[in-house]
Parts: sequence; structure tokens; C-alpha cells
Amino acid sequence: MPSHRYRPAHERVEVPLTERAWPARRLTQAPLWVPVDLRDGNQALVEPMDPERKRLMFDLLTTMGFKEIEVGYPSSSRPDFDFVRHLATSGAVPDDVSVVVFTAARRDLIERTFASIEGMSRVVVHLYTATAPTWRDVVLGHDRRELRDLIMDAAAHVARLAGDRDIRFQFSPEVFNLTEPDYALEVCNDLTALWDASPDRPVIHNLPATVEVATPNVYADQIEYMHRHLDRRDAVILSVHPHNDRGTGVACAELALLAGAQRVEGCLLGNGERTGNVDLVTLALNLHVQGVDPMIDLSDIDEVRRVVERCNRLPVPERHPYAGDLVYTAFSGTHQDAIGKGLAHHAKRAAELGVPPELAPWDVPYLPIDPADVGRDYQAVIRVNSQSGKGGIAYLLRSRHGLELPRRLQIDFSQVVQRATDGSGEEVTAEQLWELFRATYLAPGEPSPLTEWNTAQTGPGVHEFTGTLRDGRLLRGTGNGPLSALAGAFAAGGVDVDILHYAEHALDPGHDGRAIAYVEARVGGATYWGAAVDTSALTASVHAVLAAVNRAA
Ligand SMILES: CC(=O)SCCNC(=O)CCNC(=O)[C@H](O)C(C)(C)COP(=O)(O)OP(=O)(O)OC[C@H]1O[C@@H](n2cnc3c(N)ncnc32)[C@H](O)[C@@H]1OP(=O)(O)O
Ligand SMILES: CC(C)C(=O)C(=O)O
Repeated sequence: MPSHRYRPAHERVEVPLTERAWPARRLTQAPLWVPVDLRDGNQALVEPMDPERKRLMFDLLTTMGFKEIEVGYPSSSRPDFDFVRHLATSGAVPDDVSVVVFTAARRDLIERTFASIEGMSRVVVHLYTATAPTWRDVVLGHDRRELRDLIMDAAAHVARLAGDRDIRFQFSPEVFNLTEPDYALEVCNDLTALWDASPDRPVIHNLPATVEVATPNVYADQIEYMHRHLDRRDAVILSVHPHNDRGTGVACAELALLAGAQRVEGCLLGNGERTGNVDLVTLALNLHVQGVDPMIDLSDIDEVRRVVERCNRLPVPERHPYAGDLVYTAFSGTHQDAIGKGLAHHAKRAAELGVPPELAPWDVPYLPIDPADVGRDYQAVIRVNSQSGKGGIAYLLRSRHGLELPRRLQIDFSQVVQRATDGSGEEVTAEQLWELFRATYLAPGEPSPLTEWNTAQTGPGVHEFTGTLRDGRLLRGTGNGPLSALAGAFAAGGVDVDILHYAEHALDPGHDGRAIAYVEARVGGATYWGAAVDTSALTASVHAVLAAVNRAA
């Protein structure tokens, strides 16, 4: 790889911060989240959103509780302009929501932007210009002073057009993360003064990592430098806008919040230019699982995902944090075992505390969040394939079919499943597991393997079993319980049956009040499990013994 062609971040931009406070800080409250799906997200789509998809996205964002929403780049295209006009005239913007409109620092574009927001209240006009050296030199052709003057001129025009209307101002030094900190600071401070920011009409300085180039600690240092040196700090809302080129957008945003940022721009599920804008869903749920209220509603994450996929026409991957199809699923045996035990412990603890399970403290291995918090159920938590073990198999049979397999039967059955999955290499569903279990262990329900049978206690601790098998063989024997009497009957007929283990339990609703019995029997020197279901536990256990003996035969 020609790695020598690239320079490390510290050679591209020098950050003058040497003592930083952010590493010792904690996140204790949600920032102001600002979704930019309708602008930055939209400009990255193969097919930008049409009016119907834009409205769907806007309604999702307001329903989720976002209070400031960037709705477009109205001077960029007719659909963007028309959508802002639609918001201005349709009453779609709730009273507690501000909309942000985005514009480059060019008079014609600024004027078109103001035309789009005519009649709207609670608007933020968001002005941007790239400020990093390569952009100044190669793209815009202005030195530091010229570019500062161009920005001031545009900002003054914005202020003039706003007059005394209910409009706030935002500035983004695009590619802030590659801009000399002293220059970014100078431009921001000059704008704060020009726009005469005050605590009751604060200016937003939004500092983008437009293209991620460094580890998140570098971005945090850059943000802390600005946080410490910005003029009229109480009149500035310090905002960040991370992208995800290095795959660390979320980490950048989190460290930036520690470093003094108060507002985060991003997209739902990480859509956006190239590798995406920072994912607001992940950020919000990361706070949630730290015990901090994210202040947005993600209780139906699948609905959020459905709308996002429909609007963006891009799929959300199965492994996407919190929202992917597979993120609450374990296939591997030891994880499944731990989850199964953890969920049982959670239910017990909730009962002890006298609270519903969805309100009890969460501490289940391998599940950083209770899937129920985001509207998922537990059905997909454990899925079985060749990587699975007895714990996962037992969990599925318990949770989906009401079976409580004795531990030794779990071991026996997991070998049966392993042979099946090793052979096919495929996943086994709960239904297929039940079929495999039924075919392996379960005595056929009807007709009964015995045409008639009876047990009776004939003396203290003495039981007698009599019966006739379908092939006409008579069974008669005694023992210290009904099952050992049945074993005695087999012994009398020349078949050695030793009952090693016996268990039974009522089956859950859906099984018509029936019971299931499990029997492990040593027959002719080898051990076999059998099982049977019946309305009577005794009948089930007798049939379970016959099932084990049949397997031996
Ligand atoms: C990081 C970001 O997300 S920034 C936002 C990017 N989003 C978009 O570009 C989507 C919408 N954009 C558009 O529809 C168009 O680019 C428009 C309407 C805004 C402008 O279109 P055009 O006038 O055709 O210009 P074009 O698209 O070629 O952009 C390049 C010009 O913009 C200039 N420019 C770039 N950034 C800025 C800025 N912040 N302020 C002023 N001018 C700028 C460039 O220097 C270049 O000017 P030049 O032609 O004199 O060299
Ligand atoms: C201009 C800003 C807000 C931006 O979109 C970016 O830098 O990615």
C-alpha cells in the first residue's frame, strides 16, 4: 500500500491545546439533536427525496420529538425550495419546532433562501463556507483575509434580510477539523460580534468534521479549544457535525460533547455523504444505556427504520447498532446459555422487586439494551445453528414450545441437533427443533402403544403394572412405583429396563392442559430418552418409558 502518500492529521492541522479537561468529564444530559436528513442526508442520495418522502421524513422527525430540524437547501433546487414553502404554508411544523435552512455564502443563494421562508416563524438561517487551507487555495481561490471578508459580507446580508424577524443565525466553517484553529476562532468570533449574539438570541457555531481525518481525541481537542476561547460563550450554542469516514463519527460526537459541544447534527441511522453523517439513533441510544434520557422517542425502532429506508431508498444493514435485524440475536452456544440464564434471572429479580420486567434494572449478558425498550420482542434473541449449544436449544424449546428439558436430555438433544446442523449447515428454527425433538423422542400420541394398561398399589410401597402392547405382548410386573413396576414388567418379559431419570411438567397454554413426561432409561446396556404428552401425567410417563424402549429396539 502506498501509505507514504498520506500525512498524519497532526501534520495537516496543529491543535494548540495541551491540557484538556474532556477526558475526565461524563455525559449527564442529552444535547440538542438536529437531524439533517432532509439536507445533508438528502444531498447524498442516489434519488433525492420527492415531496412525499420529504414529508414522511419530516413527520417522523417531529413525531420522534426533534425540536430543531434542518429541512433543506432551498436555493439548490426547485423541490428543496418548494418543500420549504410547503412547510411554511401547510401548518406541518409544530409550534415547538424550529426549522433550519441551509445556504452557501453567495448573495443570490441567500436571497432565494429568504424567499423560501417568507411567512415562517422560528427559523434558523444556516450559512456555510469551507475554511480549510486546501479548500481556500484550490476550491475557492481566496486567502484567509479575503475569505473572512466574503463570509462577513454574506453574514451581513443575512442579518439585513432577517431584519427584526424571529430568525436566528448559524454558521458552519466547513472542514473545520482541517482549519487552523486560530482562523476558525477568528471567523466565528467576528460573526458573533456582527450578529450581536446574546444569551436570549444566541448564535450557533457548528464545527464540522466534514471529512474525518483523525482519531476522535483530536476532534475533542479542537472542540475544547473553541469552547474555551469563543467570545460571548453564553451567547453561543456550540454545535458539532461529524461525518464517519474513519468509522468513528459516533466517538467523535461523544467526545465532542465531553469537550463542550451542546448541539449535534446528524442523520437517522447514519445516512449522509460518503460513509454518512453521524448516526443520531446510535448516539441517542448510547446515552439511554448510560441511564441518560435521550429526549427523543425510539420506542419503535423498526418503524423508524422502515420510514428511513423508504425515504432514503437505502437498506439498513443487519448489523447496524440498535436497529439492525441481527443485533439482538445470538447464534453462539455460550452467549445463548448466558442470555437464557440472564433473562431467567431478570424475570426473577423483577418479581422480587415487584415491578414489571420492562421496568426492572437491566443486566443481561450480551444484551446491552433490553430489546423491549426499542419495541423488539425476545423471539429473535436466540437462534440456532451449528455454533449453538444445549442452552440455546433449550431456550427455544422453552420459550416457543413450553418444554423444560431436563439438563441431561438437553445434552442428548443438542447432539441430535448438532448432527442435523453439521449436515445441513443451516439455521434450525424453533418449529424445526420441535419437529426434530418429536421425531426423536416423542411417543406417538394416538393410537397408544398399549391397547390397555393399569397400575395399582398392591401393598405398602408396592405397585403393580399390567398391560398389553399393540403386538399382543402382555406386560406384568411390580416395583416401588408405577414406572418401576413397568420396568419390572419388561424385566419379566426378558427386557432389562432401568429408569435412570424421570421428569414431568404441565405444558403451557396452547397444549390443552396436557403434561409432558421425560424418561431416561437404560435398555440393554445403552441409555435412551423418551418423552410423551398426555392429559394425564401418569399416562405421559408410561408412554415416555415405552418411547425410550422403542428407541432401543
Ligand atoms: C459539506 C456540505 O455538505 S456543503 C453542501 C453541499 N451541498 C450541495 O452542493 C447540494 C446543493 N448544491 C447545488 O445545488 C449547487 O451546487 C448550487 C445551486 C448551490 C450552486 O450551483 P452552481 O452555481 O452551479 O455551482 P457549483 O455547483 O458548480 O458549485 C461550485 C461553486 O460554488 C462555490 N462555493 C463553494 N462553496 C461555497 C460557499 N460556501 N460559498 C460561496 N460559494 C461557494 C465554488 O467556489 C464554485 O464557484 P466557482 O464556480 O466560481 O468556482
Ligand atoms: C457545511 C456543513 C454543515 C456540512 O454539511 C459538512 O461540513 O459536512
